[in-house]
Amino acid sequence: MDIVLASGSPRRHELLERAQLNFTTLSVDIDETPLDNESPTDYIERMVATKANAAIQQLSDTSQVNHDSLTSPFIILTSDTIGVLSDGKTVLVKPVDREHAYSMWQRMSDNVHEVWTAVQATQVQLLPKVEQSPSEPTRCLQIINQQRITERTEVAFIPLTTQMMSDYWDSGEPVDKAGGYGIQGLGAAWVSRINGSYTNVVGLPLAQTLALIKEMTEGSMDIVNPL
Ligand SMILES: Cc1cn([C@H]2C[C@H](O)[C@@H](COP(=O)(O)OP(=O)(O)OP(=O)(O)O)O2)c(=O)[nH]c1=O
Repeated sequence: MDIVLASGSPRRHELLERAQLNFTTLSVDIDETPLDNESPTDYIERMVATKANAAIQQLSDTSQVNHDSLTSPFIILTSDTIGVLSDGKTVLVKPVDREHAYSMWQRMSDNVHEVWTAVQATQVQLLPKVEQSPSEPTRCLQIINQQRITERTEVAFIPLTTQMMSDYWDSGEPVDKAGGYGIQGLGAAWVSRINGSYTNVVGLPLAQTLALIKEMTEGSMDIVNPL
């Protein structure tokens, strides 16, 4: 069954490529601002669902995106990664500026936080094309199955100094990463220990994602699990 990875994250692309699966990609752009008092669970579930809806919207509009080679039904994968502080309530997203990054890092310093990644697999089928007008070719996608997993990994940070934070921010690495660090990059130097899936921290829990795809396709896909 065809898979569309609806993600602009190069880390997610690389991780899924490691499974030797054929898939196409699509970038979705949504507002990722947490709502007031939104719990980590509510936030992350809202994010993967909103990303899936945005992908369906794009795939429905053939004037914007052409995925004619997709065979119906197919699976849309969406994913979201956040940090959660040890209070269990505070969500760590991508830093909007240096001050925001420092405020997250001060609370992560010499402390343990969790990284959560949610993955939603949305199975859709193509319904016959509706011709609205020649300039608006549209196709209709219907959701036939939807499943979601959330994987959690514990991450411990060493004590951080202001100099370390300043140098790290200046490296440019933190800006597009939840909690403002990349365990796969320079951020690895801040991590003293992890408990759980490493690929989950990088943005896509690979073994669990493959299991989800396999379950949704009722085992019909021959997935090479490289782990
Ligand atoms: C904690 C951590 C996060 N990250 C990344 C994974 C995600 O790409 C990013 C969190 O932002 P997300 O909103 O989950 O993803 P994204 O905006 O990069 O991509 P898309 O929504 O298009 O799928 O943080 C790392 O690369 N390394 C890390 O150690």
